[in-house]
Amino acid sequence: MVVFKFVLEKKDSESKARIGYFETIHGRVETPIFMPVGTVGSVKTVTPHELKEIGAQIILGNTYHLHLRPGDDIVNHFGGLHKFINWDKPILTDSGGFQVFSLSELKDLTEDGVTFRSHLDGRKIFLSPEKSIEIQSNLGSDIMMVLDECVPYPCEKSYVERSIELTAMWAKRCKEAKRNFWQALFGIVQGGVYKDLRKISAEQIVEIGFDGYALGGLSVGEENNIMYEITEFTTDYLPEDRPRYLMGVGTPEDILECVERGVDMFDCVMPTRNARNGLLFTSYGKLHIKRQDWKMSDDPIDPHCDCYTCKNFSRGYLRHLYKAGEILALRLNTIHNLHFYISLVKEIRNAIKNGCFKKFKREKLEMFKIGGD
Ligand SMILES: CC1(C)O[C@@H]2[C@@H](CO[C@@]3(CNc4nc5cc6c(=O)[nH]c(N)nc6cc5[nH]4)OC(C)(C)O[C@@H]23)O1
Ligand SMILES: [Zn+2]
Repeated sequence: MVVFKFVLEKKDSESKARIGYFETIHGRVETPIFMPVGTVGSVKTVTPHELKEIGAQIILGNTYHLHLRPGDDIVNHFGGLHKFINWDKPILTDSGGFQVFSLSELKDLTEDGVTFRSHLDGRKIFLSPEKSIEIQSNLGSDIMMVLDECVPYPCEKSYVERSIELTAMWAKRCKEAKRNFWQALFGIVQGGVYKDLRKISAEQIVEIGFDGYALGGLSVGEENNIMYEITEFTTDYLPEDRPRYLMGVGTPEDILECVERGVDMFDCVMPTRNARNGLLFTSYGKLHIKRQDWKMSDDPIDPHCDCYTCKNFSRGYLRHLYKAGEILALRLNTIHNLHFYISLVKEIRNAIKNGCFKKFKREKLEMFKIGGD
């Protein structure tokens, strides 16, 4: 029985942009979509209630972090991640592979799986395709990701060639290990920045067959134009009737560029991480709240924004809170930045629906440049 269903509603006539939606047992998610990152079971500094007010439809959790702390068995004891964190809409969990490569001291990588030391206490941990699916089953996420090998950038082509074979074998084992019919499973295409290897990897992963397909191995330090080129190339080899998810991306500009190239789903720590560093996104570009310029400013962060922060507080006050190291600064900044990203993708959906996405994108990118960096 298939629960996960993606409906492609409209394709843009001038680009590969499209609008659609998918449904899980926890509800409907419209695409293109931005997914706030809640790595260890919380989108940092904001509550599930505030996330709903902002308009979040789906959030991310992470297998690696939740397995290490508090433990997926503990989360399962509480009835799974939705109950544990009190979020009743969809959740997508990453498989843990990428975090092993980017966070922990890699001990050993074999065909069977990867052994690493926990970045928390140095404990030796083994992660295999089967183990990753077991953890994600315990977490009870609506969408699971396969365990893959995300190669670094840059990376020797000969290594990437071998790596996509491992990634395809692991993807197959993940699909075979899947237990709960109500959990969707997305495949992940690798291949580094080599188009011929991206084509092979896409064909291998599509051949196995998944509910959706992610582009992995990007947003790992490569230049933007390479990320756009690989995205443009790879989406042509993915089925139109399944969602495409570009992992770890990105800036507002990246989202506009990659929607145009056929991507439906995005996640990035940028809105939340930058908020905590006082870097705010506005219609006219980025704003550093700690700047002297805002000391006496009674303006909202963004005059076009109707988020709770912009409706209630001035730049002068937000600057004061930030300089004073107040926790409220982190919360109000995060509410605004997440609202900015979620509103951006909502406007993108409307622009595609109204057949004016290219014009919308051009105007948005122009406006982002006005305010400088
Ligand atoms: C953009 C920004 C701000 O996001 C930060 C930091 C560095 O990039 C990020 C985001 N990029 C990113 N690429 C990914 C690729 C894969 C992948 O190939 N496989 C799987 N399973 N998961 C992935 C998750 C990914 N996240 O990756 C970490 C290291 C999580 O921090 C993020 O720069
Ligand atoms: Zn705002």
